[in-house]
Amino acid sequence: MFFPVKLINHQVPDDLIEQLKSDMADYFNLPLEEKKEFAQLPDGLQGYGQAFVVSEDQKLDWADMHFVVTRPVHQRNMRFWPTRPPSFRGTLERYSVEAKRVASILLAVMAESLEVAEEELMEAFEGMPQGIRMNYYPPCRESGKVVGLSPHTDGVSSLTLLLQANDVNGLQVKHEGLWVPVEPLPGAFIVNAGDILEILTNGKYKSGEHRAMINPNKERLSIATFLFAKDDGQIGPLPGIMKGGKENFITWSYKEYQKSFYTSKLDGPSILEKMKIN
Ligand SMILES: O=C(O)CCC(=O)C(=O)O
Ligand SMILES: [Fe+2]
Repeated sequence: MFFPVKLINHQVPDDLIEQLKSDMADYFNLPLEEKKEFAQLPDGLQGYGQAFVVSEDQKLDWADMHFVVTRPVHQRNMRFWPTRPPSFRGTLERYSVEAKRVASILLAVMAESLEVAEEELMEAFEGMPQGIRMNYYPPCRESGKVVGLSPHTDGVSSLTLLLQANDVNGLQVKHEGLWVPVEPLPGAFIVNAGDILEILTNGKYKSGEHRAMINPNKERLSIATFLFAKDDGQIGPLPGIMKGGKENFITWSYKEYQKSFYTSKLDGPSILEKMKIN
């Protein structure tokens, strides 16, 4: 499910957003050799590279990305934090704090609408574990023949705050079997529920399938901030939401879930599907 959230009273400072957009554009415009200093390592997820690479002979998405774990702070690996432009690390740090604050507000509002104690929902996200993925989609004349980011749901994510970082649209969500373009509202995040939220809420929030398309003439930039779940926690319907009703998902450790997610092939049923109780 995608829903635009206007951050009235919860504004992330405009200058920070602008700084992030410009730092990120400067970074992706660096020569390849410079970005390679921050390249993903084999079997690693962080750094500069491509999304969803699971085999050597797959067709790659038409995008570069850079992913860093940002929270909890002690789990950061600064080796993957870009040093150019010089302001980038500081900007990411500030943005990470703001995104955490916004995610906490959203969780509190959700707890209320789900009629579950805020503490119970927040417990699943202790430490507000967070990662930031910056996506860069180069233009492609044959844009109809490539896809920027293949259809997916945000698998290990609970909530994704998506910020389109320039004025080129490309996000589409699957709605009733059709791909529907999403036009971001100025000054608003696009908030996406991920698979983890669907499981925790026993399906009350649905994790929406989405993809990113390519523009024939212009590059596109986006920043996805993922709220993960507590590393040593269990992923399953929250008792406070179930209130004794039928569970639609089995419960699994988040560690095992992550392992399975990152080693499974892109095609085939998702972990979410495998966890469903029919
Ligand atoms: O670029 C976009 O609009 C979508 C990005 C996305 O879905 C992701 O990073 O998971
Ligand atoms: Fe996504």
